[in-house]
Parts: sequence; structure tokens; C-alpha cells
Amino acid sequence: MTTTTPELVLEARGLVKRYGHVVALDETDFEIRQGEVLAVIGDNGAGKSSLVQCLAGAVQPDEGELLIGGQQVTLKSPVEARHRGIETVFQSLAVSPALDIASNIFLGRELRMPGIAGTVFRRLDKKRMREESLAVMSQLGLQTLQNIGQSVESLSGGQRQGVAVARAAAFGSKVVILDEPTAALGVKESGRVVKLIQDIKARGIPVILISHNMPQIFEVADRIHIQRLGKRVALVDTADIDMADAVAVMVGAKTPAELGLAR
Ligand SMILES: Nc1ncnc2c1ncn2[C@@H]1O[C@H](COP(=O)(O)OP(=O)(O)OP(=O)(O)O)[C@@H](O)[C@H]1O
Repeated sequence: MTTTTPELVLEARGLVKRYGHVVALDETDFEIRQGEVLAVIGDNGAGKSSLVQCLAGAVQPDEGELLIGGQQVTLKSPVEARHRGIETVFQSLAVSPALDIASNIFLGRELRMPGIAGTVFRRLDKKRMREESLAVMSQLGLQTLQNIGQSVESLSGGQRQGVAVARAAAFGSKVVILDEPTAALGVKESGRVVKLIQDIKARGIPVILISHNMPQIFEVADRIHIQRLGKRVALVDTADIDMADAVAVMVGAKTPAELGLAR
């Protein structure tokens, strides 16, 4: 039986990012394939955030190339990345607390009324935004949020996270990037985010998950990208490594070669 490798969705080759004398990314490679949840792990300062920021268009690499679906691209801003289907939930949760859930989900992409009301008077189609938000939220299993007109500041941390992830899931047509989505959350709320990740995957959208939470990674990720000193030192199927060895490679206590891992 032949097994075909799923298509590459997003790829980086030889990315370099320097901040003065600090080399945050030192010729790192990256790939995510169709249908997978890919975890990115690494010690503090390994370059995880720098990598995500390059993939999300938030910073420009000094060297190297980015490819979407095999085509070389330059992402000049997160807006451009979004237009290309890459949706990111950054570490600093970018939701606007005073706005309601629907407005947050459509922030920067507001739907306008049809006809002159929308094109000339720029009137927002709040009804349609609420309906579509509700559809996305319930598709993602967030039925507990019955009132889509509720302001985000009245939500718990986990529910806010849910809104940010729902927004990413709603618009991330190619890939969703979650940078430490559960760092500030309790056990129950983290569980909900895990479920959201599984739901996004079930909708056929690959997910990049940057996390320090090893049990969560082993629960949800198909493959693990191990970042160390600005480089990808290993890219491994989760089934082929255990938590202790993943951590050992991450901190440099074991070499990937010792474990027979490919880069
Ligand atoms: N804007 C910046 N200006 C200067 N140095 C930076 C900047 N961003 C990152 N760095 C440096 O680049 C290196 C990699 O940082 P990065 O935040 O990418 O690592 P990380 O793996 O995400 O770390 P952490 O887990 O602590 O968030 C670090 O030494 C960091 O201090």
C-alpha cells in the first residue's frame, strides 16, 4: 500500500531574524501539512514567537523564504497574511473588551448593509454579523455563549479565548496559528481550547500550536517541531517520541541524532 504525504500548506526555508546582535532565528526551516495539528515547542528564547511572527506577517525575516501552497510569498503585514488565509491568535489576546462577541469576530472585516446604506453610508449589517457569529460559535461547540450581543469584557478568560479562536477559525481558510492559547487559562478552560483545536482540524484546517503545555501537546498534536537556539532541531511524529525525550531535545540534554530523529 502506498501512503501519500499530505500537501504542504505553509513552509519556511532558512529563515533568519536578527535583533541587533541577537540572532532570534538562525536559518530555521518550518512546514505544516494539510490536515495536521503541528505543535512548536522550545525553551525560552528558542525563537518560537519570532518564527510565528514571520509566518503571520507581523515581522519580516532578514533572510530565507516563505511559501504558501508551494508559491513563494512575502508577507508585509498580518493583514496580508490574513488575506492569504493565515489567521493568528497572538500571545497578547487581541480582542476588544468593550465590543460584543459578534463585533469582535468581525473586527476589521465588518459586514455592511446591502445597497446604498452600506456602500455610501457605511451602515453595518449587525444582524447578519450576529447570525454568522452565532453559527461559527455553535459550530465550534461554544453554545454556552447564547448571547452574541454580550460584551467581551463580561466573559471569562476561557470564553474570551474562545472568541479569539473562533474568529481565527472563521476566517483562517488555510491555516490557524495559536501562540500559547492556554497560557493564562485554568484546566477547564484549557480543555475547551483543546476541543476548539480539534474542531478546527475536523473542519480541514491545519493548526500551528505554540505551547509549553506538554500534556496538551501530546493530546492534540500530530507532529512536533522542536525549536532550539533559533533552529528547528527536530520534526517528529508525536507517536514516535515521548514527553521526556521531547523535553530532553528541547533543552539540549539529548541530541536528535541520539534519538534517530530527522530535522
Ligand atoms: N523585538 C525584539 N527585540 C529584541 N530582541 C528580541 C525581540 N524579539 C525577540 N528577541 C530576542 O530573540 C530571541 C528569541 O525570542 P523569541 O521571543 O522568538 O523566543 P521564544 O522561543 O518565543 O521565547 P519565549 O518562550 O520566552 O516566548 C530572544 O533572545 C529574544 O530576547
